[in-house]
Amino acid sequence: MGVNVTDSDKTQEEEQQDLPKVVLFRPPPAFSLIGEESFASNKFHFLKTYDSQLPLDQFLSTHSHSIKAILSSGGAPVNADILQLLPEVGVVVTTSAGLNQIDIPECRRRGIKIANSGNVYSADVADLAVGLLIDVLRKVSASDRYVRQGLWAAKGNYPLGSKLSGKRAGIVGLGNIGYEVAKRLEAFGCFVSYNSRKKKPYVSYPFYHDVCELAANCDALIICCGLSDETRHMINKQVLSALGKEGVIVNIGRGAIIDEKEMVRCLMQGEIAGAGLDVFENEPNVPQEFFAMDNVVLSPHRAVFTPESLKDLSQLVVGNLEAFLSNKPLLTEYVDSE
Ligand SMILES: O=CC(=O)O
Repeated sequence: MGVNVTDSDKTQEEEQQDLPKVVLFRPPPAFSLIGEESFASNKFHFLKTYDSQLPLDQFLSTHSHSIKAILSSGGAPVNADILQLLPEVGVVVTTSAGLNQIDIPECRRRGIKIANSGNVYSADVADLAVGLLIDVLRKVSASDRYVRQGLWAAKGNYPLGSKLSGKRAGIVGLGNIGYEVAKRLEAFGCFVSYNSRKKKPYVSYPFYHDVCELAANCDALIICCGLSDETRHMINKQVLSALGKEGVIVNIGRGAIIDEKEMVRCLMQGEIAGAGLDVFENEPNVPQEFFAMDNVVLSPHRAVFTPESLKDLSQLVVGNLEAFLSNKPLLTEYVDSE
């Protein structure tokens, strides 16, 4: 007489074996920041390539028929080489705001959907962009250092900063984040204009098709776009010189959107007035020249992270994966940006 194994007889491990697999190539920063358990579900099981001794291609080939989805985070590329080893994958869900690690055309070609982080980070990133701008203009961090070093008493007043209200703010990339930055700066009394791949029908801010022209017509350039072949080093010598001696740049997008060497040179030679930077070309390495510059405010790529936004992220990631696995529409399907 055969023995019937019912679901209740199965161990937790056996149950997990039966679940569709979601592969990860590196732990998303959110796992250590709010705990991996926040991303758990009884509808799927994570397979971590970084926990295996096997070479990546061997690991992926071994599990290729059970891997239905990829959970991607910044850094580890999801490219054609990886995707061709995973024929059953139908969705890439990302924990990052940026999508530059994903080969989007290859996903399109293979009919693989992409779920992005939607709006979960937009308010936090926009807040930090405005914070960096205020800090650079009003010298908040530099004045703090001055006071702590006892220089106020020893040397007298610190040089004046400049006013935010009334400034012309140029937003590069009017996606979710750029739009939140624009709304905030408008509320601070700034005159907002923008550059984007396409003019946005839902805003009345002046649109500049040419980023150089935008730079020439603003006091602060705020980089909010994603990194792509099109935007890599888009902020080059010409754009920085159009921004000019009184101009300030803020970058919360990706480091490589700005030609960093050129920006360092412009700052050293006083060709632009200051910078507020959350992202860098070669993170976590930051050009040493910045350390001595009081007109530069540095942040260690933290714009997206607050416990609140990470909690929203975990719900969104689980929601997207569960939706995909139940043939329901994704919560935040990426269609096109900016
Ligand atoms: O920069 C951070 C992100 O893209 O999530």
